[in-house]
Amino acid sequence: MAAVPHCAAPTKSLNPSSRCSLPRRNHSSLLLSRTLAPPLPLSRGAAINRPLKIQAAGSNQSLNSTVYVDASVERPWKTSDARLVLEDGSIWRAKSFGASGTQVGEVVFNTSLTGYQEILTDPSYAGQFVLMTNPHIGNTGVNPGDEESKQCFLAGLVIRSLSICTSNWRCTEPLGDYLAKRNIMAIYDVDTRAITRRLRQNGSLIGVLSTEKSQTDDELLEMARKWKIVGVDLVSGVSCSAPYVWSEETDTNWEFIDRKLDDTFHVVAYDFGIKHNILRRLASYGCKITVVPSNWPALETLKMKPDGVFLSNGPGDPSAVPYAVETVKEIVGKVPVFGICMGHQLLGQALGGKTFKMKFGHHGGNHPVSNLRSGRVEISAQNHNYAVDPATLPPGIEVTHINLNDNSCAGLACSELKLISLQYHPESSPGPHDSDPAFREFIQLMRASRG
Ligand SMILES: NC(=O)CC[C@H](N)C(=O)O
Repeated sequence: MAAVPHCAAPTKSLNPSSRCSLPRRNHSSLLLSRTLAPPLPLSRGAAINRPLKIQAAGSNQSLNSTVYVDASVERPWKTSDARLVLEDGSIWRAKSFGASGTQVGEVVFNTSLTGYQEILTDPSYAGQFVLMTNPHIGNTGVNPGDEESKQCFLAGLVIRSLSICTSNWRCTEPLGDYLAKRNIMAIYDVDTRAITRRLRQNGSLIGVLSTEKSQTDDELLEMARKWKIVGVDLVSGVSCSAPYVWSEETDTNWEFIDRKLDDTFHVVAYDFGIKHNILRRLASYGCKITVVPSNWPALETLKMKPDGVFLSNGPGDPSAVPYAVETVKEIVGKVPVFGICMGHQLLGQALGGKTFKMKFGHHGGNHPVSNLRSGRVEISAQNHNYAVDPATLPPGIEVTHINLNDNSCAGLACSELKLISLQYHPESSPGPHDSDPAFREFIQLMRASRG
């Protein structure tokens, strides 16, 4: 029998309209004969309603029987139907799942071994294709409890091998169906390792993913080369449109801290693309949270008399949202502030520092960070392409954490201004929980500020 590519999910069995009238005793020969018959047409569109002569195995005689193959007959496995065209001119053929069409975005690689659903629903990936370096994706399906936001904002998913089945007690849906419903494009059977090496060597690249045959390679390449992500405000597309209250804590089955502290704190959380697990962790530590849109005026926030202000993660270039930097400037020093990722970058800029685009960023659940204050190394979850340049920060701002892969700034603090920030994700989801105590630090800042 013809070899089925090892990671291809069979999509369709042979078309029932194919007719064969071989005698029953030749059944096993029939299977063999079919593979010996002339290859079926590759093109789905080309109508060939012509009879094929079938020859029994081990026989020179043509059997007097006919197989009709109509235009819709396909191979019983999927063949390449998509192209990922990178701005460097490389073209990667792949098999599509999820939505079809043409989509442009920046390709980044993520080294997490688990948690693809949380990654897919992290709003900070807006405008980006996430390429998972873990070669086997889809085996746990998806479930309602692992959503990090209400929507998938990313441009698409690039993986090596799509699991042919799901096996997890929490699974409610296979990955492909989930992505198709959300209109997110995805490809598999592509050399993710080779693309990752290219990104590491040359830096992040813009790519266009297409399942449309009408688009030429040159057209897709031009689209990739014309598209820009630097300087674009992606935050306004993912933020909430009106304030709301969040009270859900981490489910008790998953909780790993001792009972929360007795006192409660009112936190105003700026939604630049906030992840649900940040809100759950704040709630578990005893915070009453009002989530506000990214353009919520600082004055309105201060009128609410919060115990602290949280600045969330969010997609894209921090320099593209100067209105948010202005808001942060008006808040800093008045109430305790905690920033995560985009929040950390906005804080850095509000303090007078500069941010810059990294070569390929940090995306994954296995980044070692040195906590300079505790002397401990935390294995952290990260997702960012920009970083704060610590040399541009004014005196009095302490660099508290360093990413040990490249010594970049991973955390800031200033006790006088009552602020802390991390360039990575203490809420994990997905990722290790080593940095969860950062939430407790924020609580302590707020308690100390109450006096
Ligand atoms: N997770 C985030 O907040 C990402 C921050 C920013 N968009 C970056 O890519 O650097």
